[in-house]
Amino acid sequence: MKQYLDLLQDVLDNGIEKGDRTGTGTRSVFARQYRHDLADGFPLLTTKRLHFKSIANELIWFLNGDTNTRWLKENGVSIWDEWATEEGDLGPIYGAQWTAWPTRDGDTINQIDYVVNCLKNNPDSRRILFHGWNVEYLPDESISPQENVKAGRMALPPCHLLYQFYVANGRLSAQLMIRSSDTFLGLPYNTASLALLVHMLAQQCGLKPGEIVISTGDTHIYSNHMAQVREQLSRVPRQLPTLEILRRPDSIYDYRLEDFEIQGYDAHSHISAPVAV
Ligand SMILES: Nc1nc(=O)c2c([nH]1)NC[C@@H]1CN(c3ccc(C(=O)N[C@@H](CCC(=O)O)C(=O)O)cc3)CN21
Ligand SMILES: O=c1ccn([C@H]2C[C@H](O)[C@@H](COP(=O)(O)O)O2)c(=O)[nH]1
Repeated sequence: MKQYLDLLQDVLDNGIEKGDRTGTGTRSVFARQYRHDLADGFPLLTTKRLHFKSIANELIWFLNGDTNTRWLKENGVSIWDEWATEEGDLGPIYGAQWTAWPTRDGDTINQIDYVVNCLKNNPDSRRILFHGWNVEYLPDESISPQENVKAGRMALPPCHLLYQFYVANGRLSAQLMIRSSDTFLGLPYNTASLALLVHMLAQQCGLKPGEIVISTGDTHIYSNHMAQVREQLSRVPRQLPTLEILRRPDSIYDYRLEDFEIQGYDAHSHISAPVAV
């Protein structure tokens, strides 16, 4: 993932110091893009060890339409805890909008069903996408995530916003728009998660994984991640691992962590960093 390291270097070289909602301070650039061909391996960073378990379980949790941290915690994932209420609620975040977008007649629309249906029956469509930016439920930035949840709003507005798919020569590609990208902590997760979703959708729809393209809006390094970023940039990337899916579940909603096997993951040691809340 040299592209990822180049992006970190770009933010260091060209970034502007800015304040941000969390009060941490960032260095940021605007609007960048990188791509990775999934035929070249699974994009799990090798310059620091990542918890694939957190990434895969979070995606399974989104696809289940779950917006409470209970199931994540039971499955050893704590990455959403800081934004949840005491009961574990996060409001109508990703899972709700992806699988149960509320309609004015009180019903819901499952955008994932729509995408699977398009990929199977109308793969040339230029409308194969889903997104989470439901303006009615966006949080009020002046109050806390928990207060927003109690008011029926999202704890945080979606960062990974718009997922668009493209089929050509039997290969499934995807582009993801991330409006705000925590390049040290969030982006490695978002990249691997997109790749995993493409592998899963491709398997369900009889396609091969193609390319992933990630477009980031406010592309930042938090001021308390600088030493970690420099450490990471001093490391030499190794060969990427591969992903094997051990069974073909009945639907996109039936995957479990045990279905995924990451093979040949030879990563440098983990680098911990505080998450900005
Ligand atoms: N500031 C910020 N950055 C994010 O990336 C982020 C948010 N907030 N809020 C919502 C979600 C939660 N996400 C997170 C939150 C924490 C980690 C994190 O601390 N990762 C650690 C390991 C933690 C673990 O897997 O248990 C890491 O070193 O990657 C990663 C993604 C992504 N999102
Ligand atoms: O999937 C995710 C979720 C969140 N982030 C980061 C991006 C920002 O650093 C914060 C969100 O704060 P906002 O003020 O709402 O932009 O979380 C990410 O990189 N990836």
